[in-house]
Amino acid sequence: MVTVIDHPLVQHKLTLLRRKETTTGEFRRLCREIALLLGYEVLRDLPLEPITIETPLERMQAVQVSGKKLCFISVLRAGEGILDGILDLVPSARIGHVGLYRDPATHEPVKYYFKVPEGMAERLCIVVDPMLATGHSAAAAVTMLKEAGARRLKFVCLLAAPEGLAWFEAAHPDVPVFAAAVDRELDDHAYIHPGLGDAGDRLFGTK
Ligand SMILES: O=P(O)(O)OC[C@H]1O[C@H](OP(=O)(O)OP(=O)(O)O)[C@H](O)[C@@H]1O
Ligand SMILES: O=c1cc[nH]c(=O)[nH]1
Ligand SMILES: [Mg+2]
Repeated sequence: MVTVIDHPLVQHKLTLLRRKETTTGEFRRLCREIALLLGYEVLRDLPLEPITIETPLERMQAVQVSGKKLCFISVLRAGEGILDGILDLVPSARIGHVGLYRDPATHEPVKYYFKVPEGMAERLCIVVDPMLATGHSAAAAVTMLKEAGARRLKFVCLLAAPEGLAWFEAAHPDVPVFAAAVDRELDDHAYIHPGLGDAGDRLFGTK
């Protein structure tokens, strides 16, 4: 199931992000800002528990987020562009990394790194990667996380392609996807159109 976050600020910033004139510095800043806005919606249903506190004036029953700390998972490299923004919301969250790159010929993900915190079964895992194209990287990352014990996961991206969403949902029907937009289609190189180009290269200035 995909939820498109159609907040006007998300959509305005996404337009700026897509433009080919947008510089590396601006691209990075916009990713961070959009990630914060997406994160706000994605974490809307975090459970709360009561806590008694004292204000300077009196004792009161307040609330706090309950349960073990959240875990954010960045799918390297481009996930790093989203991680910063969502961390602004929950600075104490635990962080895991899944290193994947797409083989240019087959478009299949190749794994090169995996490191996640302890206690994955008790944590809500928010997996972040700006692009869900064929959906194979997202599905592979979630498979690895489930093998590491994760039970409750959400996937957050900026752009998704319809083909990739179908693939991901078939592989992981229990994992909801949140996106800023669902674009038209993939091209022969499995790039999203109209898209924003190569997210990793635009974030890091590698092309
Ligand atoms: O849905 P898919 O077809 O699998 O494609 C999406 C993947 O491609 C991009 O990463 P890339 O392989 O370019 O690596 P990078 O983040 O290191 O640039 C993107 O960040 C996703 O991880
Ligand atoms: O359009 C795409 C597809 C995969 N990865 C990207 O960075 N962009
Ligand atoms: Mg890339």
